[in-house]
Amino acid sequence: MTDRAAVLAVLDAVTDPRSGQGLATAGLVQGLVVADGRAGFVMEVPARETALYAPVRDAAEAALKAMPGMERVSVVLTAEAVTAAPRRTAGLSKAATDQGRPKAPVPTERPGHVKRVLAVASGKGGVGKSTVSVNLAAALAARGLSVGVLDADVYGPSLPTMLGVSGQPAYEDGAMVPHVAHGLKAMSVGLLTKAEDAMIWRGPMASQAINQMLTQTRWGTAEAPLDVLVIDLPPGTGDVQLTLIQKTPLDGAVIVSTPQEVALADARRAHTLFEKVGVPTLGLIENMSGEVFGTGGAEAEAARLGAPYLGDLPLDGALRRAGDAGKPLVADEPEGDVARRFDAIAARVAAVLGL
Ligand SMILES: Nc1ncnc2c1ncn2[C@@H]1O[C@H](COP(=O)(O)OP(=O)(O)OP(=O)(O)O)[C@@H](O)[C@H]1O
Repeated sequence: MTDRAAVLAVLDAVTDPRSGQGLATAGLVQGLVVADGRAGFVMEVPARETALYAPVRDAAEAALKAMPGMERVSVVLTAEAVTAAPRRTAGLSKAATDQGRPKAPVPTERPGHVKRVLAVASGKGGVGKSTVSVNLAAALAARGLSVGVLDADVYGPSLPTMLGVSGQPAYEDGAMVPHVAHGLKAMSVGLLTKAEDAMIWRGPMASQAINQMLTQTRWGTAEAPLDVLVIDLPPGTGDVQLTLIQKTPLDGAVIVSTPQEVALADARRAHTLFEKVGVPTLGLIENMSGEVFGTGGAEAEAARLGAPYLGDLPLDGALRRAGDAGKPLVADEPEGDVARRFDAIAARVAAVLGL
């Protein structure tokens, strides 16, 4: 068993290079989660000091991993936005400050040099949201647009696998430099921490990490802005998703569903969530359409919701294998049936977004 006090003591034995104090005493342990052999926290430092603190993060992780019974450890180093509120608020109890910074709202900032931000959502997990995100991104790129993909699925980041990218992004002048794969700029919470560790994050930490990836990544430059950033949202319609879409400046959303009624009911909830925050649903996509799960459910649902229907994608082994192999099928077989379907969806999305 690992308890909180023991974890804080271990972290206090790691020195903050700026203040010379232990990390906990220096206030660098935020949003600490300790549960059943797992521990994680966020270490937020000024953007220009992320390089200085990278070894400190590694030392904190190593120290936690060395604790008896500790199985999973995640220390996320995030760069403090220049405009962010002061890190600690005087007068709050230790217990309250330990909850991290969620009480100070994460600023809604548009990412720099990004023309449009598109969310890909699903009410339900496992319906193919990530598959649609990367292939839709690839289809938009094939139309000559510059495209980025942000994997915000903190509960199961799959972008590194689906695009075949790995390794922490480089930092340059306080910004993260996205990996480029298959012509797409890519950033994933899975590149910043181990995929399984993100599972222990609570909503506010997830929001904060996503905001960071959104605004602190060099998606585009003044000379070469990014046309569209595709965000793969975490599945579901709970508080985490609501917070995220409230705090992310979205120009529109597409909702992925399978044809079954259970998935459609969740797609409906996702649509309602976007309506609530004033983000237009650009349309529903039916994935895994065909003999096994049936067909036409999403189109009928779109009609009921008064939302556009963008098209269907078949249940297709090649689509799955390509994803597992780190190559979006659209990029791998640009002349195939699946690529044609994605191209039709991309054309509609681009038109609605004015791209
Ligand atoms: N049309 C399809 N045909 C065959 N397999 C598919 C199709 N769409 C997705 N898959 C496969 O289904 C699995 C789940 O897909 P994916 O990871 O894209 O879903 P998701 O909705 O993002 O899941 P999660 O909610 O867990 O993040 C993957 O193995 C993927 O390759």
